Order: sequence, then structure tokens, then C-alpha cells
Amino acid sequence: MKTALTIAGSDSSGGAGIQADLKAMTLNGVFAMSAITALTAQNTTGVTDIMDVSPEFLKSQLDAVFTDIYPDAIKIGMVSDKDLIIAIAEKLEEYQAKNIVLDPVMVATSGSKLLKDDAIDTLKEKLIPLADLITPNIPEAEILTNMQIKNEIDMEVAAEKMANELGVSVLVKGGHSINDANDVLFEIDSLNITWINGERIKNENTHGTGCTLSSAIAANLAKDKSLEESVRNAKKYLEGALNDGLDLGKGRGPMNHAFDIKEAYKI
Ligand SMILES: Nc1ncnc2c1ncn2[C@@H]1O[C@H](COP(=O)(O)OP(=O)(O)OP(=O)(O)O)[C@@H](O)[C@H]1O
Ligand SMILES: Cc1ncc(COP(=O)(O)O)c(N)n1
Repeated sequence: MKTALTIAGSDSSGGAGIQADLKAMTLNGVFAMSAITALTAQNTTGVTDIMDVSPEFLKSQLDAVFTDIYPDAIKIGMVSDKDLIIAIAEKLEEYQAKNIVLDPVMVATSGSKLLKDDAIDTLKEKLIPLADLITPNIPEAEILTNMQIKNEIDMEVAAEKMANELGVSVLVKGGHSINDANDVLFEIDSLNITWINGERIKNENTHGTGCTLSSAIAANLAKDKSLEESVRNAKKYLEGALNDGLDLGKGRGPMNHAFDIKEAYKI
């Protein structure tokens, strides 16, 4: 069985973060492992508290995973602090990690800040260059490019700018602010730009869509799929989870990651 590792924060409400990642990876047919960067006290209405782990403890988790069950792919999510970012970069280089998908999580759907302002430059300088793919949403792409993104042409320009400046393939997600479900992929090796169009689903419960998409992409890369195919498969999985229509909690609720357990394991 292929394996994947998520390096991210815990979401006590189970819809985003580590919990979403483990479910998405499992339902995409790989063995899922985790290294936790922070605990959040969180539900569908917001984040009330955050406790980062120490860089030393994060490094211990990464040593434990890499020296035993080597991950075929890695997803990186919430990492709020620059010392934690540096710790991850050091370990990924030490263990020559491959198939790295980085979701530059900055603000939760509920509006809570998940990345400290002074950590953005460290993320750009130390961690993003080690990744194979980054998956910013529109506000994150605006911060990473210093440009305003108002339409699909801007999304293409921003994707190419990030790829050239940071040396990484980029998936800019249309999400809620531009078109709801059409994302643009810029591949650094081929310089191809490809629109990955999605079905727009009427569901307000989008807590964890970004976490789920990036984890499903990592799981597909672990299974040796190409980058474009991995993104397409992950979008299809996300659509299934949204389409299931789960409605839990008082805010923007989680999706049903296990909507099609039979398909995932060909039961
Ligand atoms: N209503 C929808 N129907 C179908 N797909 C959607 C919908 N809303 C968002 N998506 C898709 O979900 C994925 C995540 O996009 P989004 O821009 O919401 O990312 P995000 O803001 O990082 O997610 P998160 O909500 O986890 O912060 C993208 O592939 C996007 O196209
Ligand atoms: C621990 C953690 N990681 C990531 C997110 C972003 O997900 P969303 O934007 O859907 O709230 C989150 N809310 N919590």
C-alpha cells in the first residue's frame, strides 16, 4: 500500500486540518500518517484557541515517521510559526522527501487567522521552494503575489508569477470569491497552464475543502499519478464529498469524506 503524510494542525471539530487530511488520504486509497504542528480548539463557527507544538517535538514526529514508514507523498497544511516552518524544511531536506503538496493555509473559512504575519516570508523562502505543488485560494494567492486577483485572467497571471518566483507548480483555486469551482494549474516543468473545471455544488458546508483537496492530490501523487491527473481525481473526490450534502454544526459545516467508501477500496 502506498503511504502519505500530513504535516498540519488538528481541528477539534474534525472537518478540516489533520482530521480532514487523514480521512481524505484514507478514502483515496493510501495509508495515512500525521505530524501535528498545532492543536486548535475549533468548531464550524470559529477557532477559539491555538497551541503550537514546539519545533523539537515536530522534528521528533517527523524523525519517527521518516525512519520507519517512508511517505510516498506529503501534504503540508497549517504551520503558523516561522520556527516550525524552518523545522519542517530542515527535515524534508534531510530525508529527501518527494511529492510535496503545500496548502498555504493563512485564514480559516470561519475568518480566523492561522498564520502569523511574520511567518509569510519564511514560508516563501524556506518551505515553498521544497514543494512540488502549492494550492493557494484567491486571498492567499494575492498575498503571495502582491497583486489583486479579480477574474480568471488574473488567476492565470498569478499562477505563472508564483511558479516563476518560487520555483513550484501552482494550483490557484477559484473557490467562493471568483467562480466557485474552477481552478487553474500552472506546471513548472512543462510551463502548461490547464483549467481544471469543477461542478458548482450548492452546499454552504465548505469547511475543510482546501485541506481535503490538497490531501487527495498528495494521495494520488503517492499512487504515481501525474500532477494533472492527481488534481483531476482530487477535484472529483471533493465534489463527491460536497455533493453528499452533510449538514452538521451551526456554521459552515464539514463534508462527508466517507461518501463512497466502496469505491475507495473497490469493495
Ligand atoms: N460550491 C462548490 N462546489 C464545488 N467545488 C467547490 C465549491 N466551493 C469550493 N470548491 C472547490 O473546493 C476547492 C477548495 O477551494 P477554496 O477556494 O474554497 O479553497 P480554500 O479557501 O483553501 O478552502 P477552505 O475552505 O478549506 O479554506 C477548490 O477546488 C474549489 O474549486
Ligand atoms: C487546523 C486547521 N487547518 C486548516 C484549516 C483551514 O480550513 P478551512 O479554511 O476550511 O477552515 C482549519 N480551519 N483548521
